Amino acid sequence: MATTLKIEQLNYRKNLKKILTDVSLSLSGNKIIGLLGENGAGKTTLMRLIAGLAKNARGTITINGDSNLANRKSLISYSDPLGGIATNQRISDVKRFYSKVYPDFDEQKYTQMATFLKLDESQRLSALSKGTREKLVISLTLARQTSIYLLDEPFSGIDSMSRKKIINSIIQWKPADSLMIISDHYVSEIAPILDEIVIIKDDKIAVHKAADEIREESGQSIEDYYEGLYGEADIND
Ligand SMILES: Nc1ncnc2c1ncn2[C@@H]1O[C@H](COP(=O)(O)OP(=O)(O)OP(=O)(O)O)[C@@H](O)[C@H]1O
Repeated sequence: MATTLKIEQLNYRKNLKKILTDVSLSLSGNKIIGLLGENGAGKTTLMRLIAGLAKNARGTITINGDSNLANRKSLISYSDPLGGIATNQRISDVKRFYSKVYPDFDEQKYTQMATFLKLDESQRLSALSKGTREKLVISLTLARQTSIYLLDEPFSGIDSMSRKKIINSIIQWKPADSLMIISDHYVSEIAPILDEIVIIKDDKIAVHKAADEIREESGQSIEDYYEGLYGEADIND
């Protein structure tokens, strides 16, 4: 069954500052959604709220009509930056940990991705470059078999050649019927694999449209449309 993620009237503040206001969004699976917005727009916050990692928001988040937090968490694989894992652990230890903690972790799939991305199992986390660490996070996140994948700026430290390889492979790594949300600043590079675009601006959802609809209606690339949306505001401010 295709997954439906529904967010209704979500409001979130941090230290009295409005981060997200009246966010309502309905996303239905087998799709890849691009979550776009400038630095500080609230992309990470929205993903953390969906994943149940950020708390004390007003509003509701349901997956297939269910708002229970534990059920929601079990259906979501979030690209956790591994902050809670000791840096002296080796990649093989982290893989074992994931395998133990997540019953849906597919070791065979992990190994395929890790081999493709040339991860060395014996390396310790402390010795990994930023890009290699991100490759590990992508492999761990996508090796779980869940309904929703949240990839928060997964490619920021990865070299352009590997980035293209990963973006081209994501469609085959993504399980059928799952919903994937990717936030990224490399808009032109990820645009070809995106089905829908969600843009956050001024703490609200400014746009939620099919990528093809944007191209047809505006006659622009996703990147130009996105930059135009932010540019317009600057001119009018
Ligand atoms: N722990 C925190 N305390 C206070 N404000 C915070 C905290 N974390 C985030 N914020 C604020 O929340 C807003 C949204 O931040 P968020 O990280 O969600 O943005 P983002 O769109 O993911 O940005 P980027 O593209 O730079 O990663 C920003 O204004 C940020 O300053």
